[in-house]
Amino acid sequence: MVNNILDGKKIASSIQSDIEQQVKTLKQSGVVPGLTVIIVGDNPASITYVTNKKRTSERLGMNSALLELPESTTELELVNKIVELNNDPTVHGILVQLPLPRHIDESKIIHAISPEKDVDGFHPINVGKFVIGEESFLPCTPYGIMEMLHFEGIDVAGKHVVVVGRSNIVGKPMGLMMLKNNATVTYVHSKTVDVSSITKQADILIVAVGKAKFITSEFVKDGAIVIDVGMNRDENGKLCGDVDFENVRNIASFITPVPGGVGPMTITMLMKNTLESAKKLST
Ligand SMILES: Nc1nc(=O)c2c([nH]1)NC[C@@H]1CN(c3ccc(C(=O)N[C@@H](CCC(=O)O)C(=O)O)cc3)C=[N+]21
Ligand SMILES: [Mg+2]
Repeated sequence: MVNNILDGKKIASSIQSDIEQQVKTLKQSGVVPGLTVIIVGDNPASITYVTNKKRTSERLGMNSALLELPESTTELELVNKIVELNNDPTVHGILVQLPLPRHIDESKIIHAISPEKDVDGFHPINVGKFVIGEESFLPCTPYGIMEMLHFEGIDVAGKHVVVVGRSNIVGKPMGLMMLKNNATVTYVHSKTVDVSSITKQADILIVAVGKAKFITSEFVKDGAIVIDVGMNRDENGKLCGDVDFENVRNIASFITPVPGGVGPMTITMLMKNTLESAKKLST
């Protein structure tokens, strides 16, 4: 069988080598990119993700801090911590791991992060700049997907891109990034009538719904490119995406695996945003 796997892990590692070099160069001028990740509470999946972010930033030569705050942290305490980091010149990127405990208003927290250090690209200032085409931090998951396609020489201009899911973090910005790159974009979501009739029209299908193996071959056009943003556990507790991989890979021209697809690209774009932030804040 032809190898049609879009190897996010491999592409991520290549981009990371480039970032590592740029970190070295920046350090010669006395600037060490600094990333601080905050996690509130002890959700095991979240702890795995943030530990991974810290490890990666350290491997690339950055300064990295992980603040593990107790579940009982108040909104005010968290805001105060963020203000402290906003004012710390050694910190170029601040990431508050989502989701937050229910007693903390996520929107309030995102607003508190300085837009200049918002390496997630979640602050409304960055979202607004992005929508009108000004330079801003781009949200890491859709950014990573664009970079992965670019790396593989896949041009999205004129392609019909169907995005399944409309979250602020993935689906919504994904469609807008595709639009900016001249794709024709359709969003499919929980109120869409006849989902498969629309997804079947996609040249590029991007799935971010958080439902294990939701997309089977009946949803996919022959030869489509399929990008799976999902991170779920299947009935055996094994990590799986929103796409039924074994089923869909037979008809897709390209498909991302889970793990080893979009996830590593997401982390890599976080590193890229932190590097760019350090360059910008130090000049
Ligand atoms: N403020 C904030 N920013 C985020 O970017 C953010 C967040 N909150 N909350 C949670 C989600 C999830 N997320 C992942 C990133 C990489 C992998 C990743 O690298 N996954 C590996 C596998 C990891 C494993 O084995 O469990 C892979 O797909 O190969 C996973 C999940 C970032 N998120
Ligand atoms: Mg959604």
